[in-house]
Amino acid sequence: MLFKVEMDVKVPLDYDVDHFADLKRKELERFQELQKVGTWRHIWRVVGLYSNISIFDVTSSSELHDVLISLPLYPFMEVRVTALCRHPSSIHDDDR
Ligand SMILES: O=C(O)CC1=CCC(=O)O1
Repeated sequence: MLFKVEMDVKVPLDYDVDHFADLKRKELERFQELQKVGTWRHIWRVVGLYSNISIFDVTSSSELHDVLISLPLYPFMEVRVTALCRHPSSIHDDDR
């Protein structure tokens, strides 16, 4: 199952810089793991914002929920999820 996930990262201005750098390093590690196994299929930066638009490939909405709340930066994110399904005109086999 494919989902579009929009993530806005919102960091309080007075948050400890070193602690946040550590969370970003952990987020990168988790992101790379999920990308390697194909769960986090695509990511784009939203120009001018600390936001991304991503495509996740998971077996269920529960799996997506568990993945999202496991992200180190999750406590600082506003997340919007959109379920996707194959377009009947698509020529691609892997977009379902
Ligand atoms: O930078 C972001 O948008 C948050 C994030 C997602 C994966 C990652 O490494 O950082």
